[in-house]
Amino acid sequence: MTAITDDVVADGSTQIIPSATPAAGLAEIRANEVSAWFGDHKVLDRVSLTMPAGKVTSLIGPSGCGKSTFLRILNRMHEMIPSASLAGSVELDGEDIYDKSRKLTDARRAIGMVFQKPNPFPAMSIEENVLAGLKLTGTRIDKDARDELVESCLVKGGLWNEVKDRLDAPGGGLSGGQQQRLCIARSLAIKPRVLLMDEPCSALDPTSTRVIEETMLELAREVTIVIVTHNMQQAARVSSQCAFFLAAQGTPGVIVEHGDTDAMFDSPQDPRTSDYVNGRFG
Ligand SMILES: Nc1ncnc2c1ncn2[C@@H]1O[C@H](COP(=O)(O)OP(=O)(O)OP(=O)(O)O)[C@@H](O)[C@H]1O
Repeated sequence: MTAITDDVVADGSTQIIPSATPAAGLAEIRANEVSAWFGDHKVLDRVSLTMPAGKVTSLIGPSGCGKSTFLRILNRMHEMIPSASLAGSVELDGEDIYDKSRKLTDARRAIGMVFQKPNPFPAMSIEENVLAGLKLTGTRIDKDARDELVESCLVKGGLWNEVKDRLDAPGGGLSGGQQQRLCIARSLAIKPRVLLMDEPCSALDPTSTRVIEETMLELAREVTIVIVTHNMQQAARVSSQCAFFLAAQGTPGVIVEHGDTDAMFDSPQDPRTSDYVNGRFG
């Protein structure tokens, strides 16, 4: 299959053109001493974590310990909340995404997000949904490349076989699990280097959950994945790396322990990790 690359056209927008070069390489994302506040309320304290390229990293921990806040900091969504502030840095392959010379949209483009509740544009067709991110980023694409992109994203999203004969049907007519896979396909269309997923299966039945998990494992070959999950079995099934967040009563969230998922589950170093992964609290 032909790879797709961006090119800046005369009017300043970008155009997607076929190219012989491979898709963007796998990227590591690293948080350095990240702290976060909502107003005066500090919710994360100097959290550092390296999320390796081409792997799935799970963020686990009880409700309210700052996992979603941390995830939103990784693609500069935290700063959209009026009372929110942060300290520390986030590097994508060594480049600080918060560097003042960098545009917010660059981070969003490189680091996609899939939310807890599937949020396709319900009245748009399946095809239009996949291409929606390109429109928002002012990306032009010719018909052949567009068809190819729609198919490849739906294949990667694990949805192609179910929708290939009805690409014109509204996205809102799909089941919850299919809608979530459509959202994954939509995220992939702008070729992110990292995909953040905030409890992507919590609104889905076990069968749909299993399909999304299989999709994640496939996707990790070409995009670094960071997932927030409350489901320990899911963390064990999909991730090779894991970070356990905890906020003790009245204190901001920290990472208690992180590392290989197998090691975290089989022989945790900290008794709090052991209690959490064995379901003794949270
Ligand atoms: N928009 C916001 N305004 C003010 N406080 C917020 C906001 N979002 C989150 N918080 C607070 O920040 C803290 C961390 O919340 P966050 O949602 O990041 O935790 P979490 O670990 O993802 O929780 P859950 O697992 O329940 O989703 C909590 O105390 C929460 O009340």
